[in-house]
Amino acid sequence: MVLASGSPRRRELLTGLGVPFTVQVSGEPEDSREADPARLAAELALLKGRAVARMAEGAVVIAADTVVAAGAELLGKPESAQENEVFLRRLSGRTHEVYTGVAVLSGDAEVVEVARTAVTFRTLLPQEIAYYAASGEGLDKAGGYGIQGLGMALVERLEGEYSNVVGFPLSVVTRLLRGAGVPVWGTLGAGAE
Ligand SMILES: Cc1cn([C@H]2C[C@H](O)[C@@H](COP(=O)(O)OP(=O)(O)OP(=O)(O)O)O2)c(=O)[nH]c1=O
Repeated sequence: MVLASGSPRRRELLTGLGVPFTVQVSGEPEDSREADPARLAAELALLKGRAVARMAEGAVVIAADTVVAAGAELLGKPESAQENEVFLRRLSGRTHEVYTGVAVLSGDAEVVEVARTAVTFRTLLPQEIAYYAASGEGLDKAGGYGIQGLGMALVERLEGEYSNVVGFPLSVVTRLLRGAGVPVWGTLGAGAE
């Protein structure tokens, strides 16, 4: 079993499922012209998975990609504290969507699914925006915040799965891995689906 992701959050969550795995990252940049956020998350997860599956013959490979959409705008990883502030002003007092595509590849079989969570931020004071951006926590994260860290103080409401916002929707991960014959929590979960 191979995790095709350099994300420490994904590593931690997969470890919690009791699945032995190694990490392999292709290093190839993924590229897509897809504008629809759900389809983009699915496509990028599949591209990451395929790149690693080529190097890890025979293994089950899991990959994921998280896309944050504020209306028609896609918010990637901010490149500076200033850009992080722009993102936070865009998210303040509004609801945005987080999509994570999960791809599982096993031999010739490829399955991909997307989870969606709607996240509502409370209205942030300019000082709060400056403080959070200066913390640096949001810099390596899509949307410019980490709900698992200090970023949880920005959030007022969630609709959907929490682990999806962190980048690894565990309900989808569990179902797809079991479908590929990987025992999650020591079981294939017969009769549970
Ligand atoms: C919104 C949000 C995103 N994120 C993270 C999840 C993902 O790691 C990251 C989105 O970037 P991704 O491109 O999905 O993943 P990655 O670059 O971290 O890792 P890899 O491509 O090797 O799989 O943002 C959080 O950790 N918390 C949050 O609240």
